[in-house]
Amino acid sequence: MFYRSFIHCLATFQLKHKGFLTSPTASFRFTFRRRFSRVSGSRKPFTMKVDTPEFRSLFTPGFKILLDLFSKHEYELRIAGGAVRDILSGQVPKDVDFATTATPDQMKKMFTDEGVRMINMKGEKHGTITARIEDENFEVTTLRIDVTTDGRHAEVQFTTDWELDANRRDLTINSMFLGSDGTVYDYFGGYDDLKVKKVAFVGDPTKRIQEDYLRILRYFRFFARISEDPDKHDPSTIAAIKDNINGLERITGERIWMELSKILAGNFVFHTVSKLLEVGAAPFIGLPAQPNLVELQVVCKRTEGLNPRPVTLLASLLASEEEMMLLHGRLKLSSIDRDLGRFITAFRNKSLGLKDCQKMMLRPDANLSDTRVYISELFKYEAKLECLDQFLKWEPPKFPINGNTLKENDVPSGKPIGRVLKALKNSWIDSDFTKTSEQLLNELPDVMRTLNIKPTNVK
Ligand SMILES: Nc1ccn([C@@H]2O[C@H](COP(=O)(O)OP(=O)(O)OP(=O)(O)O)[C@@H](O)[C@H]2O)c(=O)n1
Ligand SMILES: [Mg+2]
Repeated sequence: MFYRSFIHCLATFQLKHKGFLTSPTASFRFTFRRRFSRVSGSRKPFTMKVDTPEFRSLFTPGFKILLDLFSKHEYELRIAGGAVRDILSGQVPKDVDFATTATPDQMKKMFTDEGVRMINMKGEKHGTITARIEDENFEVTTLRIDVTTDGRHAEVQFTTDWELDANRRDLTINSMFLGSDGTVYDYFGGYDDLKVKKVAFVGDPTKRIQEDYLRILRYFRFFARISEDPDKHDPSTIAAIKDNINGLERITGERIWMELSKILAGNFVFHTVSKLLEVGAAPFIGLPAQPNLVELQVVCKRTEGLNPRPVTLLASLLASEEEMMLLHGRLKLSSIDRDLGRFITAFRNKSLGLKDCQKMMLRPDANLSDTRVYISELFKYEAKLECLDQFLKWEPPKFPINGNTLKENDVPSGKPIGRVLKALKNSWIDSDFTKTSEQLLNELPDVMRTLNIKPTNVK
């Protein structure tokens, strides 16, 4: 630990000599290397080879073309960060990020010269160019350091030094590179940490956190993902998190939710959320002062194996629909997640049965597919497994009347048809979907009278 912090401080100190990174002259670079090596022994990363099915699965036709391009133009290209972690853990990564010694301008020239389309140029400022090859997107980012950070965004400078890029990353397990020949380059002990299932920041945790406070949540997400013991946190890491917890206030709701939702979909949800609350995160991520941990524990247990949506678990922490709306104000949830949270906080413990829910789903104002999600999640939340099973198998009956039938029966076109349809549909639902078209049409005169709508055949 001391060794790593020391290396990290040293590298950072050296970087403060302005000019080194933008256009490193050979002699300056040499000096840097010598100075660095004299103190630290060697700058060589730990290396090893992988040749696993997960690694081989990356070699799609598009990836092979990308590799050939970089090699033809003599730029180095390596897989970086999370994907290396996943491959070394025996998982096929969901997304693969690449790092390169080429600058964004060099990449743009190379791709343009080679007729490769580039998309989504938003990342260029931070060094990322996205190439589209064989219907695949390849995000390639120039090696860089973050020169100034405000806890959310970074001003970056490009470099060709792999260690410096590793050095700016959050966790040791996320700081490795992997070459196309299977060589893993590990500067900060990420491989060892992965082996012993340890989550540690690269260098000084306080500094890493202050560069981007979202890393607090990333720490917990990866802890839950790789640790075997839900409580075995490193006390100094937790202390640094506690000291900086209010920095989460500066992170946008969308980014917080991106991480928090993954925490809620991961392992040890109860332990991880408890720890998050213990370090004081609640007020900065939109949770009430006293979240209901007892209910969370119960709901986590009940929903084991049911794959609940993150909001379903989150709702258990909240006392009311109002608290749900306050949380939404902070996290800016999608409308389906917001309404799911409202639905659960409003209807849990109301003893809604299968029939009530089926009726609710077909009500004219309900959005069929969204309401189906809300009801399934409510049954999961309450562990009503029989109801859930039957509800998922249920084919909603078809309402036997449509607008044309009403037109043929003298209901004026436009809004009146909608109003009458709604009233008849409610009547059909109240009959447990048993009323026939004929029975409903018999009710038409009464319905129209109540709604004050004149039939078209009456002048
Ligand atoms: N706040 C952050 C976010 C990302 N990274 C670095 O950027 C890499 C890629 O980030 P991202 O794709 O967001 O996360 P992954 O670690 O790849 O995790 P996931 O599997 O969720 O994609 C990380 O591995 C890490 O090296 C970082 O240092 N600090
Ligand atoms: Mg990733």
